[in-house]
Parts: sequence; C-alpha cells; structure tokens
Amino acid sequence: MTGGLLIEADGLGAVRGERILFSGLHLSLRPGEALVLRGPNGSGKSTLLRMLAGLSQPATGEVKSSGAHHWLGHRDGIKPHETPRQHLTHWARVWGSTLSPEGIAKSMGLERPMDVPGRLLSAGQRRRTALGRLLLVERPIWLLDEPFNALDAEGRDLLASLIAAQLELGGGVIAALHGDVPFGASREVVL
Ligand SMILES: Nc1ncnc2c1ncn2[C@@H]1O[C@H](COP(=O)(O)OP(=O)(O)OP(=O)(O)O)[C@@H](O)[C@H]1O
Repeated sequence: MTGGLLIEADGLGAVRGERILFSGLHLSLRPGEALVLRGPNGSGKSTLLRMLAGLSQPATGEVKSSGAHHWLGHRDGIKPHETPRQHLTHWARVWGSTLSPEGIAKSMGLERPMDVPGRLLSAGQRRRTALGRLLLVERPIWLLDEPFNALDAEGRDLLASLIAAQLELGGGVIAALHGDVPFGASREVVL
C-alpha cells in the first residue's frame, strides 16, 4: 500500500449476471480527502462501496485499507420497534463508545423524536439516526451511500459540516451521490 493512503483499490472488477459493471478500476483515498462516486442508476456505485467496505468480493483486483471504516448503506438499519435513543445506545455498547448516545441524538436534531419507534419516524429522522452512528466512534474512513437522501436543508447543512469535520481531522470520505455536492470534494470517480 502506497504510504499514507487510507484506501487503495487496484484493478477492481464487478460482474452482475452477464453484465460487467466496471473493470480495472483504480481508486485511492488520502487523509483529508473526499471522493464522490458518480454514475447513473445501476452503474455500480453501491456495489463499489460494498467492496470497499469488505461486504462484497470483487471479481478481480483487491482493496487495501489502513484503518477502520463506517459504512452507511441505502437502508438506515433501524428496526421498526427501535427508537433513536435505543438504536444509538445499542451501537454505542457494541462499539464501546464512551460518548452519550442521547447527546449525539440531540446534536442530530432528534431531541423530539428521541423515543419514537423506527416505524413511526419520518425518513429524514431515520436518516439522521443512522448518521448519528458515525459520531459514536471515530473511524478514519467513511463510506456513504447517498447519505443526503431524505434530509431537509438543515439536515444537509448538518451532514456537510460533519463531513468537513471528518476531513479536518485527517479522515477520508467516499460518498455515492446524485445531484450537487454540498461539501468540498476533491475528486470524482465516474462509473
Ligand atoms: N447481489 C446482486 N445480484 C445481482 N445483481 C446485483 C446484485 N447487486 C447489485 N446488482 C445489480 O448490479 C447493478 C448495479 O447496482 P448498484 O446498486 O451497485 O448501482 P448504483 O450505481 O448504486 O445505482 P443507484 O444509483 O440506483 O443507487 C444493478 O443492475 C443491480 O441490479
């Protein structure tokens, strides 16, 4: 792995059914850098993110990373009966976080729906809860699949500032996005 990189992927290929989604893909992520994955629906952005997260095996090539990651997929991963407080408390316990889940929920604008079960939360409230997981433990690499989906203007600003803080700390972010990029992204990878 080339010195100082957070992630380096070389010769990555993905095949789904009869279709080659991408091949020979090279990608690297440096500390303090954000990378935006672009491409039309079905081009393989989620597939690539899952490979980078180690959740899916590439057909060719390999992924090397030098640190732990947070992965945020399309689905928010909140159970129907689970409240934001319970969700963040659960993950705080699993990851050994010393931070207050309630404090994080509040900072994500979830003070009011803190004890509302997942099935009754709005899409934006579920997304804010899922994003709260990123704050429970510091991890240098954030892999985010369309993280701005369902967020209102204030939520978008909030996430943009969280990403800016992550980069400021020397972390890196790879995000699949449609539409405009509400944070300073240094490079784009187009699929
Ligand atoms: N496990 C799987 N088995 C078969 N096909 C799959 C599998 N996972 C993804 N695909 C297919 O691979 C293609 C790429 O899917 P992917 O979700 O990576 O695209 P995407 O670029 O993230 O799309 P979108 O912008 O719609 O989110 C799609 O045609 C999808 O149906």
